[in-house]
Amino acid sequence: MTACIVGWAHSRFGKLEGETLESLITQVATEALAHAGIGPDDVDEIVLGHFNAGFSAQDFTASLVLQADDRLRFKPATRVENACATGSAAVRQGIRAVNAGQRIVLVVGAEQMTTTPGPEIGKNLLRASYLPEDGDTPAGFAGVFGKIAQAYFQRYGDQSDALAMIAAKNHKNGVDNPYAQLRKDFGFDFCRQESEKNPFVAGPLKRTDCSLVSDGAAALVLTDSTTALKMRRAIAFRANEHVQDFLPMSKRDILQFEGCEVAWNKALKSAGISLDDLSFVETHDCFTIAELIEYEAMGLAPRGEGARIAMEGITAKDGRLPVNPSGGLKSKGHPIGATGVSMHVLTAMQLAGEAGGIQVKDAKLGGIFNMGGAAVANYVSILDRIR
Ligand SMILES: CC(=O)SCCNC(=O)CCNC(=O)[C@H](O)C(C)(C)COP(=O)(O)OP(=O)(O)OC[C@H]1O[C@@H](n2cnc3c(N)ncnc32)[C@H](O)[C@@H]1OP(=O)(O)O
Repeated sequence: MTACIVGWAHSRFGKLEGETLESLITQVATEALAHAGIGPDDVDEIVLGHFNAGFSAQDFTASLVLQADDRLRFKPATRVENACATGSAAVRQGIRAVNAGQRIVLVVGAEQMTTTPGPEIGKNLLRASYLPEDGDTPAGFAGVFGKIAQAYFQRYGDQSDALAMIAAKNHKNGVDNPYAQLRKDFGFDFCRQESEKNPFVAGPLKRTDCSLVSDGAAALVLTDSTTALKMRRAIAFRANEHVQDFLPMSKRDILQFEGCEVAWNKALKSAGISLDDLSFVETHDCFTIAELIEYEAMGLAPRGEGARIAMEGITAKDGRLPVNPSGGLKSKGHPIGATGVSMHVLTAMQLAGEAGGIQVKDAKLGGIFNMGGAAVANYVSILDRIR
C-alpha cells in the first residue's frame, strides 16, 4: 500500500503576535481537511508533531488538535517528538497508521518559540543535544554547528564563500514564499561580510548562516492510494525512510552526516531512482554548514567538495537541482515541530503545481531531508504526483 498526501495547510511562519499553540494547530487542522475536501468525521487518526522542550507550559498536546472541531472528539490522537525532525516523525507515524489500515490520517506539526525569552531559547534547543558533552555549549545549537563548521574548515579549508552563497540563495528563494518569516534578498556580499547587522554568532557562522526562531504550524491529510485516486489530488510517497544515529557526536565522524547518507541511499533505492531523477529537494538548512555537508551526504559532491555545488549555482532555483526553493529554514523559519510537516506540504504544493511564486518548473519528483540534532534523526521522503 502506498500512502498519499491528499490535502494540506500551512500557517505563516514568524513571530506571530496574538497566536497560541492551540490557535496555530486548530487553524491548519481545519484548513487541511477543507483542502482535502473532507470533514472531521472522516478522520480516523491524528498525529501531532510538537517538540516543546520548554517552549510551552503544556506538554500534553495531542488533544489540542481536537479543539479544531467537536467532531474530532474520541478520535485516536498521539503526539510524537524527535527533536528538529519532529515534523517528519509525525508524518512517518501517519504513514504507518495508513499502512496499518486507517483510511484518513490527519498529521499536524506546530511550535511556538518566540514567546520564550532569548537565553532560554538556546537552552531549550540544546535539550536536543547530548547533555554530558554539549549541554553547556554557548550560543545554543548555533554553538554546536559553529564547532562543526570550524572542524570542516580545518579539514577542508575555509568555506566562507560557499556558506554565504547558500545563505544568499535561500534568502532570495524565500522572498517569493508567502509563508516565509524573513522575505529579504540580502545578497552574497551582505551574507559574506561580517557587519553590525550580520555579526558572528558561533565559530565561523554569522547570523545569516543560522535558521530563524519561529512560530508556525503545518498540516497534511494522508490516505491510501486507492482512496487518494478518488480525491482532488494525490501526492504519493515513493519512499519514506528513517535512520537514527548515536546522539554523542564523539561517537561519529560528525563531518560525514552518515545518517543522512544512509537515509538518502535507502530512499533512492526503494523509490528505484537516482538523484538525477529529482526535480528539486527541500533540505534541512538549520545552518548553512548543514546544507553544505548534506550536498555531500546525499551524493551531489564527493566529501570536502560540497562548496563547488553552491559556488556553481547547481542548487539555485534555476540550477540543475534546485535545493530549498521555499527559502528553507533559513528564510522560511524553523518552528521545530512544524518544520518536517512544512517541508512535506511545500513539496506537495510544488508537485501539484500549486506553489505560486516558488514553483519549480515541471516539478515531477521532490526529495525531502529533515534532520534532528546534528544528523541524529534523519528522515528522507521522495514524493511523486499520481493525480
Ligand atoms: C538540527 C537543528 O535544526 S538545530 C536548529 C535549531 N534552531 C536554532 O538553533 C535557531 C538559530 N537561530 C538563532 O538562535 C537566532 O536567530 C540568532 C542567534 C542567529 C539571531 O538571534 P538574535 O541575535 O537574537 O537576533 P534578533 O532576534 O535580535 O534580531 C536582530 C535582527 O536580525 C535579524 N535576524 C534574526 N535572526 C536571523 C537569522 N537567523 N538570519 C538572518 N537574520 C536574522 C532579525 O530579523 C533582526 O533584523 P532587524 O534588525 O532588521 O529587525
